Amino acid sequence: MFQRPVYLNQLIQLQDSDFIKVITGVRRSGKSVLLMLYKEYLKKENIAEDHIIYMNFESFEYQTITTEEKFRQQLSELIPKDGQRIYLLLDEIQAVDGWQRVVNGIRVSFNSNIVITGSNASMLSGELATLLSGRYIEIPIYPFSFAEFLNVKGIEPNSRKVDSAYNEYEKYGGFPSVVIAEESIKDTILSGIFDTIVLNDVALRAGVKDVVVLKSMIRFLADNVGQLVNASKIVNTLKNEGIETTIHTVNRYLDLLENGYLFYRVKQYDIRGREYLKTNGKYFIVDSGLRRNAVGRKDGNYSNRLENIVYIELLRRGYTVDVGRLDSKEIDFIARKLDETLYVQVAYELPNNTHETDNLLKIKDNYKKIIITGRYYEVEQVEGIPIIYIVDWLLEE
Ligand SMILES: Nc1ncnc2c1ncn2[C@@H]1O[C@H](COP(=O)(O)OP(=O)(O)OP(=O)(O)O)[C@@H](O)[C@H]1O
Repeated sequence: MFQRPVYLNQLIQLQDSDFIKVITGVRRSGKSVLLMLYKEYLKKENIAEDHIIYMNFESFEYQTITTEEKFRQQLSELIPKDGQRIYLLLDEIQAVDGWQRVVNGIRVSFNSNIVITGSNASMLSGELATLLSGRYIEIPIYPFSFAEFLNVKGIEPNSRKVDSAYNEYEKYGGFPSVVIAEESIKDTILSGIFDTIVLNDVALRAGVKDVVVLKSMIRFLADNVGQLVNASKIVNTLKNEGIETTIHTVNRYLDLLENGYLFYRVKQYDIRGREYLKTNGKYFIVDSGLRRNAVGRKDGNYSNRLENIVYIELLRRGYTVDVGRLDSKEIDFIARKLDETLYVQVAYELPNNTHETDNLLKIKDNYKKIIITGRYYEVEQVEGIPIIYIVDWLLEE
């Protein structure tokens, strides 16, 4: 297994805090493996084995624990009562009804470090989740970044192979099991991941019997990543394909797709008015391999795909990201983290006119502004704005 220091270090840094750590992310992104890596770390730190309680609710051993009572009983048998800190690692906890009450009870009653995983945001909303509100820290995880991808492939960041590695990353994405697979089976693995999310997580939850609308909607969103989209536009597009649906249904599915961390909705922020616009948002998909899979393996618009990769990488780096508006101009991303703000424009090619720089130069504040390009240019800056080739940007520390 490949170490994922970015995430493992977060777990280690937080391990003395009382907050419950919740590892969230799309299916197959590596949540269970991260939990196992943390368990190995604890063992190396000489934490007594009986004080590390690991339960995977998808495993044969714990599959029958689906109720609060059974879960509580099992835990009371496993927890040593010597007052020493216990490390409770709970994988796919959402399988247990009422788990929030039990986990909160442990948090209150025992000297404990609790780490849980889940692949659906709904586990953190709803009535019971209020028991945990303000008492947990989310550690969002994503498929491999490009830097992780190179590491897994054993490619040095300054080697000649980096550009072709980027092409592969762009095509098949960063799901760990896809990255390590032979090329001939990558598409099959991606289809499997796609079906798990769509059929099990979304369709089953929503009670969708006919998945035609859902699948067509996903195809539309994947084909239009980075474009302004709203529910009525989706309804009309599907209608043109002969598929009838309603705004209500589309909105419900959009929520489910976001809850499953498959798509992210990005709101538009009016920089001058300092407010969010209540208009259309843009959708981005969690992984470029899944995008290609969802649209029937067509390539689609390169600039939008590039924007998608930048967006997910900004999330990975811990930014909150909006699309910016300044009068009639658009700023691709406003990325914020604590007191830092970064304005990002993404362009496949540097145009001869100064369109990309114009938009950024209109923003009259001193925060950092960059242009990320899909092609390599010798120029380092235009009108004081750094021009950074996507591959270099993805590999920045
Ligand atoms: N760090 C890693 N190194 C190598 N392979 C990995 C790593 N993380 C994940 N994988 C591969 O990806 C697969 C999926 O990982 P994992 O089961 O941890 O994902 P998950 O997010 O828990 O998935 P789900 O939500 O569907 O349960 C693993 O079976 C493994 O093959």
